[in-house]
Amino acid sequence: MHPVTFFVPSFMKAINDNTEDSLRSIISQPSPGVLTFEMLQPRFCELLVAEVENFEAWVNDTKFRIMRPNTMNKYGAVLDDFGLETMLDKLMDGFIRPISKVFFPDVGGATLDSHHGFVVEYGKDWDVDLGFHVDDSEVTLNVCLGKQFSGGELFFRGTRCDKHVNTGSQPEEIFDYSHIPGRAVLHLGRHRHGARATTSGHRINLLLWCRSSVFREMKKYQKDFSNWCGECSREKKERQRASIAATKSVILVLKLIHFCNFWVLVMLA
Ligand SMILES: O=C(O)CCC(=O)C(=O)O
Ligand SMILES: [Fe+2]
Repeated sequence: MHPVTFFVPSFMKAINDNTEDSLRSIISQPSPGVLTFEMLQPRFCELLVAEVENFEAWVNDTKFRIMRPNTMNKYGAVLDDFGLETMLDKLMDGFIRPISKVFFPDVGGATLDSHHGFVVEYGKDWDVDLGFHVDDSEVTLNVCLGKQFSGGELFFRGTRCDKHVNTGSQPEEIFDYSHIPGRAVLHLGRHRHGARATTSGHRINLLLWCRSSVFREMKKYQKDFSNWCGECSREKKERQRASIAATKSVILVLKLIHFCNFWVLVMLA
């Protein structure tokens, strides 16, 4: 792990300063819960792509069968499997957890302690697109490594808990992001998303699914409401609105009864 050769100076400085303000100064949030920032040096992206290509060539030559990154992608490789596990651990510990601690505290952002790291590849000879899904992660880092491509936008549709994963999205949850080489996207694993077709060229992205065993354990004992789920929050607001409306009606009826009683007494007097 050589931070200075891996990361762009603005990212290095924000992490070294390690204050909420320094992190906020380099991160944009074009849609709630979707963070983006300049991260990797072009030279590092090239080296990582070359390493993946070497590995794939070796796999082809030796007729080895390798694990694909996940159940959805047929192309790409698991980086942990060819010597990059320690480097990715350091990436998560030293560079992703400081950010997720500030921006994603409700899903164990401060306690990320394991990862699944892989690259995905899209284009005419690779995967074309990626269906709508949630990741098996608390926080996902997705960085475009290149090469040249068009299309391949990420589409987001709001964060949901297990119970609400198939519910509709609100207009404000709909967001499309166009990948830029070297630029990172950080989002919750439960933020529903997919990738549109890469219509030309070759797109390679680095994915780090970061997990928190503490959060996973705590989730087992959690009641039915998740404050990070868009639909839970909407239902909670709706319940509060209905309860306020019901209280108001009761008060109105009581006032009316009081008013009638008053006039009955006046007329009897
Ligand atoms: O292709 C992309 O940029 C998205 C990949 C992704 O969502 C995943 O591998 O979980
Ligand atoms: Fe994903």
